[in-house]
Amino acid sequence: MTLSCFDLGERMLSVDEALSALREFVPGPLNSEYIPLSSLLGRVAAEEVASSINVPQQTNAAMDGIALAWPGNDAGHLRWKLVGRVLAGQRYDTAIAHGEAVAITTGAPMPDGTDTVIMNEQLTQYQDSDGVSWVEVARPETVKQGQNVRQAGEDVARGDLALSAGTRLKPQHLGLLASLGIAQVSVYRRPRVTIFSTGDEVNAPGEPLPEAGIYDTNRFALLGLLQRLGCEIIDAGILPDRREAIRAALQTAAGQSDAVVTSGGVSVGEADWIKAALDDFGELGFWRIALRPGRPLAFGLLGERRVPFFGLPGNPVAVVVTFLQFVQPALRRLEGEFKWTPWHLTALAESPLRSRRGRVDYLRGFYRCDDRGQLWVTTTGQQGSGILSSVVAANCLIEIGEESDAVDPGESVLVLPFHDLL
Ligand SMILES: Nc1nc2c(c(=O)[nH]1)N[C@H]1C(S)=C(S)[C@@H](COP(=O)(O)OP(=O)(O)OC[C@H]3O[C@@H](n4cnc5c(N)ncnc54)[C@H](O)[C@@H]3O)O[C@H]1N2
Ligand code: MOO
Repeated sequence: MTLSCFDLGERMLSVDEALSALREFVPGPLNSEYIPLSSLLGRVAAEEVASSINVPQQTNAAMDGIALAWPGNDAGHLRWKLVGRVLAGQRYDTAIAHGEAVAITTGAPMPDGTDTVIMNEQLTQYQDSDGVSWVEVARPETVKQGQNVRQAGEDVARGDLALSAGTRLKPQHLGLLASLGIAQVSVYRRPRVTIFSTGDEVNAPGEPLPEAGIYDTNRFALLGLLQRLGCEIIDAGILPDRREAIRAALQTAAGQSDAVVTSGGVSVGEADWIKAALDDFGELGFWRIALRPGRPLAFGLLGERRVPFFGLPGNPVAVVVTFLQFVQPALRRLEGEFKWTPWHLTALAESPLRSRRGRVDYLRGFYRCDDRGQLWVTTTGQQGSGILSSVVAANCLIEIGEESDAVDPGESVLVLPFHDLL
């Protein structure tokens, strides 16, 4: 079923209703493309990758020392005849007999007939009068058969799944893919997101500030959040509070983007044009959610391509909170990261927390671990939705559910760590 404005109208939604409406409006993902390994960081895999080789390819030495079959010699007579050496990158072709050993370096394949490596620090080497080299083990009682050997395929075996579709690639994934010899992977296309700020009072940083002006905070916070999510960004700047200008900007943005994110102009003030412009060139999905901050969030679909549009409220903290809670999951779906869920912890409140029944409150918090391993959380100063320094001082949001109006010190609360975006 496709939802439309007529289903949700202007009824205030709960946080859960808004999230489930967004799952229908923005199911994702975008199409996919092959990208070389060196440019894959942060991209989301569109295919699963199975290994066509064993990693490591050969059973090999984990230490510099000697390779031999343990014990391989008569008890009490712990010396071995040194018959050759093998370095990493080489292969020792002759099988090693009982009582013989081969000098070996870390990473060199184990010669046939050997199963154990004893490191150089535990060996003494000497030549007898016939010029034959021997090695003796300093503390034979510490040696275990099979020690210091890495088995073929012990990291990734041939046929093993090395990467599943929907995984956002971190440095360790790039290393693992390289170890399999894979040079490119199919990943979902990066969403192209247009952003702009609205408001006659809003001025670009670097310009002089008029007496009743403010600097454009939101566009730069959004830039950072979108960059962290790996989006391509079209920065459309600051628009005046004029319905026609905003309508034209939405129309242009819808033609060249996969999503549009704006801030300001969504409440009920005289100059709040976003919803009106949306009526002209799109369809309102929903408006207003029972949460704080961020209540007037507007969501819609633009033009015939039904491009997702997020009209975030103007207050800077509301921008950050609504981005994290609503824009982020939708964009992650467009990027193909369909297994993503927000990271939740529980912590005990260090101070009383105030909220209101019937809406979800997101307070800016700082959580810490005490010396017994218990998490505690406290708020970071004033909680007004214009106090961006409360976000700077925070390392998490504290979520107080709609069923609760206060949390006493020592009570358990839900904490959403700022993890990878903030
Ligand atoms: N009568 C009502 N008034 C307000 C309501 C309401 O329900 N009824 N809701 C309040 C809430 S909650 C919020 S949040 C704001 C959101 O309003 P808008 O989205 O229309 O935002 P503006 O009015 O344009 O601006 C609000 C505030 O944020 C400042 N702002 C705007 N853009 C930026 C920017 N790019 N960088 C920094 N700061 C920005 C703006 O100057 C205002 O101070 O409405 C409440 N009012
Ligand atoms: O919900 Mo508004 O975001 O607080 O000021």
